[in-house]
Amino acid sequence: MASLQAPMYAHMRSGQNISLAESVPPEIMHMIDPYWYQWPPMEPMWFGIIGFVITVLGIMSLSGNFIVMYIFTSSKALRTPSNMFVVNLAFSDFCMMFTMFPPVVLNGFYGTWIMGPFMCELYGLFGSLFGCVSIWSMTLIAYDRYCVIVKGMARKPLTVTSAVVRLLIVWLICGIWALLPLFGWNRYVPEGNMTACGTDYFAKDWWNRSYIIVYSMWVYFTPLLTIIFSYYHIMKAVAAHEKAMREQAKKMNVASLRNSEADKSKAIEIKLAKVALTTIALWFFAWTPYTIINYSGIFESMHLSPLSTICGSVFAKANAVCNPIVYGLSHPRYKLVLKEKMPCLACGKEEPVTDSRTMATTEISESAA
Ligand SMILES: CC1=C(/C=C/C(C)=C/C=C\C(C)=C\C=O)C(C)(C)CCC1
Repeated sequence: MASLQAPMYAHMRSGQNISLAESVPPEIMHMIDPYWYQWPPMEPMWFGIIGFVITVLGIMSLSGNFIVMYIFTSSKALRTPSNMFVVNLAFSDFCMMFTMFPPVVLNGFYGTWIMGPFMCELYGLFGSLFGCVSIWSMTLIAYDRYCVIVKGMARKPLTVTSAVVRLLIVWLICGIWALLPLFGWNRYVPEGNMTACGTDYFAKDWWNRSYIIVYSMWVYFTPLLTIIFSYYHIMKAVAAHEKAMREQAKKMNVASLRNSEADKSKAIEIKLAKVALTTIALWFFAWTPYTIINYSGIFESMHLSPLSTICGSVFAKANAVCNPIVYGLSHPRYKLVLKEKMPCLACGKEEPVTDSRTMATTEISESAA
């Protein structure tokens, strides 16, 4: 690690005209891609802005995900096999911010990566691991909802054992993928303004390029297709169910099958649509810029600036803030328990947990949350 003197921003260190790449301490110089030599060090103001943004995101994510874990594990009603995926997502997002935000702030304070090569590799490994586990937790949640809503009674119910097995498989595979750059398939190197580390997307040989392509198949395209598949069928099933209800009511010559049921089902449908769209959109929004950066690097299709790359990396981390809000706060029972245990944090309209409709609908409303 570089000696911890008072922060010296790169361009102040050795006079003028040094590049961004030359701003890093000598022990990590070998990890810097020649691409970064064409850039001057970033304006100190940007380190302050990025540090402030990541601190706000970090505090929100750590507290939000801690509350989600606490609420979901402390309430018996919420300790279901399906909710293990939600807790796992919160845990992974918590770890993501716990390991990512202090280094970005510390290195930002010094204006470059001061934590040495090993910590850079560890930082990249954690970013990759928790990013991967979060994405796959969301995929498991989406697929579980698909099973509950679309397959309904025909499905094999999710047990604690099968939930644990799925989660262990996800952690194992993501762990292997995150470790591979440490064993020579690509590598973790400083990126952007040199205050974060990620995969070496400027590597020119196909051995290293192939890691990003194959890894993105596992960590981006497969979850994306699974989520789209799941929610497409969920929306179709809900729409078909509502249509059948309306037709049945028409046959019986009543406005609706049961008083206020139409309203309830509409609310559930809208809620499902909102949760589905929000989940997919947030996942997309957060990781797509970082994926584009990685692809632009390997295919040399875009001139990546230090600012755009560090923003892409921070934006991906921002996903760890959104998930507790989307998955946690839209859960009717979660809201009730939150109101009971932390009344000052409870917000939004209270929703009935047990409704007067069929069991299947109850499952829909629970799964939607
Ligand atoms: C997780 C995704 C990808 C890979 C990300 C990696 C290798 C991240 C490493 C480090 C950090 C710190 C990231 C910070 O945000 C792809 C390959 C880019 C595809 C999308 C998902």
